[in-house]
Amino acid sequence: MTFTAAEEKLLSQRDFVERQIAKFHATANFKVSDVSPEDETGNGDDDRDVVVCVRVRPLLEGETQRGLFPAVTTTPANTTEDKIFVHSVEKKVTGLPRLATKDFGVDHAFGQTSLNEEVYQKAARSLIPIALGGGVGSLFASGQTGSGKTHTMTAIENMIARDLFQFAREYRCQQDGLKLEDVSDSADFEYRASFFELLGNKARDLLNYPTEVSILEDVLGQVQVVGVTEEQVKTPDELTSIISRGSSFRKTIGTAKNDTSSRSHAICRIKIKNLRRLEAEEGVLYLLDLAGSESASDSRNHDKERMQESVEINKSLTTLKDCIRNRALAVVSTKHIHIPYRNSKLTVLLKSAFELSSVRACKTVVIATINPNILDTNHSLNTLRYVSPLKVEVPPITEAASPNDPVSWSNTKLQEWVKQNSTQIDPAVLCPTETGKQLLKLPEATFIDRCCECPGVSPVAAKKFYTKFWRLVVLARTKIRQDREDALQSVVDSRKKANDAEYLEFLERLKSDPQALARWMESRRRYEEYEKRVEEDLKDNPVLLAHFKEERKQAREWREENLEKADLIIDQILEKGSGREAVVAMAEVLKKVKEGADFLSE
Ligand SMILES: Nc1ncnc2c1ncn2[C@@H]1O[C@H](COP(=O)(O)OP(=O)(O)OP(=O)(O)O)[C@@H](O)[C@H]1O
Repeated sequence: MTFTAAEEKLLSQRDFVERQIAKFHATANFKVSDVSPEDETGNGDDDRDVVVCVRVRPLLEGETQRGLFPAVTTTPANTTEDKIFVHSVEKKVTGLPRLATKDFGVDHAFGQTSLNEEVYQKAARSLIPIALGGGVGSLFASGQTGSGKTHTMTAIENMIARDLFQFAREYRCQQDGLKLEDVSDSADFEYRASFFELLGNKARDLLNYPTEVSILEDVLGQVQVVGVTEEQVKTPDELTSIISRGSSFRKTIGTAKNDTSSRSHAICRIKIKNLRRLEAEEGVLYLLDLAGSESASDSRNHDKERMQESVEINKSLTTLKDCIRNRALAVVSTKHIHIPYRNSKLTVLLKSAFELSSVRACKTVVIATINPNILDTNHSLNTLRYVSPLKVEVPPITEAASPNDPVSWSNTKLQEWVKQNSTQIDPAVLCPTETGKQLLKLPEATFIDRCCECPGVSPVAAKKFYTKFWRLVVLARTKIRQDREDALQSVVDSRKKANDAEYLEFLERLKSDPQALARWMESRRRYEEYEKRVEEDLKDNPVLLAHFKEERKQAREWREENLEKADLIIDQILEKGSGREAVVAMAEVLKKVKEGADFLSE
């Protein structure tokens, strides 16, 4: 393959680019982490429903021989924030060219020297306990053709096969106090694996090629892959052998049919049934090697059929991105957010990973693979623009801000709820030490087991109680949204007539920054609490109470007008406690306000 004149020119600037990249890294002020890279396990991601990773592959021998060189780098392993940098040469009309660098923040950035084991440990391993516990764990590799999706996915699939059975055995040992050597690989769980590919809207069974299978939603809303082979596996070797059968078959047809592999999504699905607790939901692991994304220029020479396939691939990749991102946003957003999973067969298949009303744990890991060579920087940028919006910051949920969300509950609060909601389930047995968040992480079967240890509790009743507990999370997800909508509406209402820039800027900030909104809601809640407390304290003093009510009216009006400043001085008022002192404090504040004091600078 020959290079164009522009490519030749770029490659001739190798020394300049390499020097500039070295300078960029030498002068960058990366924050160094106290945790050594070896100790970092990726467990910090535990709270996140979506984890975004990038992996830069090394240049291949043939590429180096052709004179290509890398222009994509990552932050060093010991830094607190993981970033990936795409460097390019910016041509100036006059003067010397300069190095332009675009950076993208991700949860884990794996550089050229990262090994498969490290990627697996930090990015993928945490999906195993989720699936064993009855949840949905999904892993996607996405990126340009030839960037290393299959290399990464095949390695991870084999490591999952290696560890899945081990995790299950350890789980059994913990439950029954047994020794690892006394527990077999298939103890307690039944595993069924399928391997199929999705090309356009057509799905074919890779364990029984070329049988076509259909992805359908049944009347109960459950997604079925009708006609697919599901093989029961009892050992790591059996699972590895299915994975290699499916993968090698895909490779064979890929070569025979003009490289189909990069145009189809390969899906390995492992269903996990807990045989001890048939009432518990089946866990699922989806391992997806996605079709390589293609740009319009790549598809210029395609025939009509291939063009249609490219359209379908791009549509399914866009829908997948929208579903992952919207699912993450919907949990923290102020608005109703639609999750368009019906727009493609791929996302219909993965419906259970996107459902907001799901009463089980769901976690999605996306690994974007990057070919670092300088001639592919546009492809790399496209891949990174595709995955970086999936990283949605989720503000911590505090008990004060969402008292009905079990995620924020302490052990005491959790035990109280159990006591109030069941006469038979003993909180000391179900959740002796756990917080709400920890109990939500407990596998469904263990939750049911613990309930059944209490006299008179049947597995069916235990399952009902589990669903009741999880429903609170679903309700809270929707309720938080409702509260946020109300809070924003109150800002809008309070200043409907005003249209000044300060107000609009504040409103925009609340809309775009969930943490600022959470802080503002918290301050509003504390203020309301304060008002109630003062009323309570003054109930025997009608004169002072009347005075307070009048002051309060004015304070509220002022507050509505000065939303942000009000938050700052609320603390000052609250410090005075309640009763007479607080009323005096509030009167003082109002007086100062009327005199035009600027609290922000005080
Ligand atoms: N991290 C890596 N270390 C070493 N070699 C790698 C790495 N990643 C990929 N490769 C090599 O790069 C080549 C292309 O990788 P791979 O086939 O996985 O790409 P792909 O993204 O799956 O491509 P396609 O979309 O065409 O299926 C292979 O020869 C693979 O062995």
